[in-house]
Amino acid sequence: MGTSDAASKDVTVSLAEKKPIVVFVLGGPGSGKGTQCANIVQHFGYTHLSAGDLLRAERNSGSENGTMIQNMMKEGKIVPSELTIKLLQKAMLESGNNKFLIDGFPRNEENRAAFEAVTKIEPEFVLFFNCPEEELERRILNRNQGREDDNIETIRKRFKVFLESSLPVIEYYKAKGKVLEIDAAKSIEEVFDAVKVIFTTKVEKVKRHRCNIL
Ligand SMILES: Nc1ncnc2c1ncn2[C@@H]1O[C@H](COP(=O)(O)OP(=O)(O)O)[C@@H](O)[C@H]1O
Ligand SMILES: Nc1ccn([C@@H]2O[C@H](COP(=O)(O)OP(=O)(O)O)[C@@H](O)[C@H]2O)c(=O)n1
Ligand SMILES: [Mg+2]
Repeated sequence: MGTSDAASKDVTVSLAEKKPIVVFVLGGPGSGKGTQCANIVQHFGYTHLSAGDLLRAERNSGSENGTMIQNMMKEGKIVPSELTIKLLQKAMLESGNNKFLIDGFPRNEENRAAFEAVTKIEPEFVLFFNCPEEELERRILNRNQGREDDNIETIRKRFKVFLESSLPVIEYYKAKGKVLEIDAAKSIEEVFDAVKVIFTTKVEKVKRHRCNIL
């Protein structure tokens, strides 16, 4: 085993020992994942990890993977999970927290299966922000964060990837009874009201279950 294999095994073992609580936050591009995660962090003490933000930071750091990340994002394609999982694991360990909102991941079957196989972490539940495509397009075109993938050509590619690759992941978790779906076409405040109900009921239940109080 090489040094880097040994190091990544150490990360995996340390993380598993922490028994982290993980909530996957999924939904089409522009559905409000980042916006609502910021709200959840304020109210419920989670650490927000956006896979897209971690990949952008890695690209901007001058890493050897920068060009690959840039090219994949421009095409709306999903970066190989090995890199994304490594970034997520590192961020989880460095956070000092053990409650995580993992936003925009898993985005395809490869992401999902690899995360499960590598980390052995099962999400407590999956929050799915459901929103029609016309509204997603409107929001992204008004987002103004200077993202190179927020142009109409890349947006259409990202929608296609969402429908073909990400929705099947949501279906996978639906079949396991893990998906909590929210109508994300409503206002930011209304969506957060629905999110709050979920986090106050579901998360309290998880806590009691973990302490054998149920
Ligand atoms: N419920 C909402 N109604 C209207 N605009 C929203 C809503 N939620 C988020 N937005 C706006 O839409 C854009 C995309 O939101 P964002 O949280 O970045 O979505 P995602 O992370 O899912 O791509 C942002 O400009 C945000 O301010
Ligand atoms: N699990 C992930 C998440 C994002 N990404 C890449 O990062 C891009 C932007 O993801 P994001 O989550 O920041 O995008 P939004 O859904 O927030 O609009 C995606 O279109 C992919 O190219 C990825 O490759 N793998
Ligand atoms: Mg986002």
